[in-house]
Amino acid sequence: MFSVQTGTKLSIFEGLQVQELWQASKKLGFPSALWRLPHQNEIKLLISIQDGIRKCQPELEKLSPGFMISTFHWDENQDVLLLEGDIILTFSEDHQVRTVDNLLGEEHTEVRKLVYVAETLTNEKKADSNDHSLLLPAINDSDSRTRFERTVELAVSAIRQNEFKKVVLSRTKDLFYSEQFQPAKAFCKLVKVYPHAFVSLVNLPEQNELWLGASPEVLVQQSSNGVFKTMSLAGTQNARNESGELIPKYDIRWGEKEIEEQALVSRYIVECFKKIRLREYTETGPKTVLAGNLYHLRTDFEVDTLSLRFPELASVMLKLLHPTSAVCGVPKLPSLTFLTEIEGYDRSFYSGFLGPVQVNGDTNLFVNLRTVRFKDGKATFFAGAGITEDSDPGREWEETEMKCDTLLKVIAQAF
Ligand SMILES: C=C(O[C@@H]1C=C(C(=O)O)C=C[C@H]1O)C(=O)O
Repeated sequence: MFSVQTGTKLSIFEGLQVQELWQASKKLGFPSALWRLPHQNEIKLLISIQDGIRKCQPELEKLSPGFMISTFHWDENQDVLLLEGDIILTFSEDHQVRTVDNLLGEEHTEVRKLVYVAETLTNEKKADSNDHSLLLPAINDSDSRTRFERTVELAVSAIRQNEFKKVVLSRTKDLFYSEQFQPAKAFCKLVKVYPHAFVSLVNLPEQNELWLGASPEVLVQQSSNGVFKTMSLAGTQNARNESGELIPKYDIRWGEKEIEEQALVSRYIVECFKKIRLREYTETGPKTVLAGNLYHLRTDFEVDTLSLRFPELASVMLKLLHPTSAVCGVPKLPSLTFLTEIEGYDRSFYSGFLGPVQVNGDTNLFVNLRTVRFKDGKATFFAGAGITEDSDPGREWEETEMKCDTLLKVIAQAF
């Protein structure tokens, strides 16, 4: 690993900034991922130069450093996508390169090309002061509210007939965006506005897609000191009053519907621990937590895998947990069948999982929520809401609108 210091030029990456390196990597067609973990200042950029994206089993503790991403529909024997960490750069808050982990060496042709293109972009930037953070008008979706509310009504009646207890129904919202739109700039804005979120931007050249998100939800975390973490997150309320001011946490009250909805997710996690006869976990919460423009209820779970001698716990739990009842439903199978039939679109990577694996010995996988896909000039926002017996279709629609706003309000100037 190179540590980039000012004064002596130790690395060809020195002086380059996050946005230009991201753009260069995108231009050259390298799969790449940019992320910032919750409550941290560092931004990381991982670039896969050699073999592109690998398909593999998520045996997290056995993998070399990479960035994992999986679709929502995934069963435990299927492969997930792994962007190999040929180059992993760390940037400070002011977007300067701090360290470089480069498995290929600085003489590698593709590495040289990357740096050359990034330098060219840096020089071009000086002449270009336009703000490219805009998104353009919405694609007409006047029917989508009616359609979504109808699916909620169907879910409520299925719940009343005891087909299942809870299902999470989702929808999309499409906007056109202009070619000048710069996703890496939008990423940097999200990083500033949402310090509590996992902010990420992933380039999947084979799919010709970019995914940008600010997720509040950990699926599994395994740190190099052996601590495993997961959480149950559900129940949603607007965090701002009508004048746009933040409502203090202690003024937030939760109704029976939200309390029950979140308790179902906690019970589901405890059931997963029970399946592997794990009793030595700590459970903290539920607490009210802020996630962007929203408040949620959250319970945290922790296990010391070192004292249990259970290094593969994160891999085992990933298979048991996904998809959790925060994005699918209870019981899992009937709710999954229902949402697959009724939603009427493919969730793709939305409500799947993503994050760095074995980077500096830590694995941090998040649920892919509060996310937008950029593809062929169209930005597709995804959002869902937990439906229970007491759901009101209009309120569930409003909830999905607020969830789309988490990203929209920050990255769009006009829509
Ligand atoms: C499904 C989403 O969020 C999930 C559902 C929630 C709910 O139903 O209240 C809250 C947080 C998330 O676990 C989403 O953001 O799209």
